[in-house]
Amino acid sequence: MRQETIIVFDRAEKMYEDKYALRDFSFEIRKGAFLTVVGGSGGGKTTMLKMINGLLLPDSGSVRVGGMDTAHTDLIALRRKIGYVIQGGGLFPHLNVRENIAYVPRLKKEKISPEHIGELLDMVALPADIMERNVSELSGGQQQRVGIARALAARPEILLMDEPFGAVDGITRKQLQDAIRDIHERTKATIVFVTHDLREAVRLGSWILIMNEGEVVQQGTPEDVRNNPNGDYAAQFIKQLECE
Ligand SMILES: Nc1ncnc2c1ncn2[C@@H]1O[C@H](COP(=O)(O)OP(=O)(O)OP(=O)(O)O)[C@@H](O)[C@H]1O
Repeated sequence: MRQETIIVFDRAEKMYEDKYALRDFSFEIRKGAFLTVVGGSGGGKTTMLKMINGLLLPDSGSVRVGGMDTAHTDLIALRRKIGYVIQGGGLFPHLNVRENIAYVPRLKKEKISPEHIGELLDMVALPADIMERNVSELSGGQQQRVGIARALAARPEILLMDEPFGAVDGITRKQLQDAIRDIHERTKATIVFVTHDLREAVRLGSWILIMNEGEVVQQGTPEDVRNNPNGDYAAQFIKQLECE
């Protein structure tokens, strides 16, 4: 049986002034995948990510999420199915941990119990007694964990993560990678994870997409991409792994 596809880019394009941020971009993401997206700076990774939750719409072509074209759908309803985690966590600095996590459920007029918040904190390996702490008192790594817990609070089908671990030290980064891998196993959410770090992409991804200048360079399993780079750009990119 063919696996279900949840996100489809069909010849999607986005231009800024005279430069393509995304060019003739066709790509499918399977439900439940852990997709890692890598590529050099300015390659279109963030643009691609923002098209999934309709923060950006294509100038031409289409993006379909769960069968709905983002250009013709209720974007608020769409975003309720999608968690979004950015570098630093993107938390509200004037709210405490509990209030940050309860923010999205509250928008949906849903109550979230302290027990459920405790469970979410446990998923990101934070103690429940951190709940009443102001987020500005937390370390960068802790803030990032709260950002993930907040994104999970609305039980998203899709989790978008843009360089989520870019600003933390190596040990914390590895712990966060372990946490997100567990979360993927437990929630079965589809994860789209943008990173500069190829090692991180290979470690986490069930499928890797290499992008350059707004286009697909190569896609495949980590082993595939690693063993069979399909051109100079991919080969050069993969070289980063050699200094392991
Ligand atoms: N709001 C904007 N206005 C003008 N140009 C933009 C805008 N957003 C992105 N771009 C351009 O579009 C291209 C793709 O940008 P994008 O942020 O998607 O790349 P990226 O791969 O995520 O890069 P990075 O890894 O540096 O974050 C770049 O050339 C960028 O300068």
